Amino acid sequence: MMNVHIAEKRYPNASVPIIKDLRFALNSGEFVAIVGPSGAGKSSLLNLIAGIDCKFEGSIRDQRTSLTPLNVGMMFQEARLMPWLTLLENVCLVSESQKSTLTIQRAHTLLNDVGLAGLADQYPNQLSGGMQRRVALARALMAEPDIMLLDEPLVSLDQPAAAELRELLLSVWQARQFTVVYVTHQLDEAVALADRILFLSTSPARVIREEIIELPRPRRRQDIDALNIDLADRVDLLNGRMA
Ligand SMILES: Nc1ncnc2c1ncn2[C@@H]1O[C@H](COP(=O)(O)OP(=O)(O)OP(=O)(O)O)[C@@H](O)[C@H]1O
Repeated sequence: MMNVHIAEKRYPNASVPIIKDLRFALNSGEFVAIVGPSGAGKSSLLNLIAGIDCKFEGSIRDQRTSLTPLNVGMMFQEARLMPWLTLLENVCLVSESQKSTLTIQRAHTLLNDVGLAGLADQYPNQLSGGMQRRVALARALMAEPDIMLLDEPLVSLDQPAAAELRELLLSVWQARQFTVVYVTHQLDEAVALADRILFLSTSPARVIREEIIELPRPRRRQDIDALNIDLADRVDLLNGRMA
């Protein structure tokens, strides 16, 4: 379990904090979605959890007894691939021993796992947006993550590509059982995927509501839609407050 408490996050020269008194716990292996208004500070929060940004007041504590640091995988709104590298090289890039046989074998396996077998020697610009995100997923998996931080990974994909990637994310998570923090604007996406949804206020962000999603998996579209409507009635997402 991990306890997140951001007492305050303020960017330099900003007159007001972007996050204030935001708390939640993450259970190991849980899929948690974070839904909140635009500009609330969701990406900033992921950067704090990832340890990319350490400048905040508060604490993010992993309760495991093991002293090994958590492995973190991240996926962003864009695939962020290096266009001059092949898919295989892009996936290997995050490894400390990029050229080792073991790394290369593992990258091939991961490309296979995300449905890109046989495309290892292609370049990113030869692929569709959805396929590029799959490469980004394979790259994130390279770290053998204990926790995966996903920042709107389906945004700007067309509907079929988004649906495919959503299913892939679910199956990868179910097979590997890492903890997921999934940021999205889309409530129905959160309902389709998450065990629990945390709703954020407008900036300074704090958790205004928590909802456990008890729908059995695989989830049926009509159940997702019904719960989505019900939740949307109770939470004013746009303005980050209770409706
Ligand atoms: N490095 C930075 N320095 C200064 N201000 C920043 C920095 N990063 C983000 N901000 C500001 O913090 C605010 C929140 O940004 P953030 O990207 O965390 O929100 P968000 O909820 O993820 O937004 P969106 O939903 O639009 O993706 C924005 O107003 C942004 O300008």
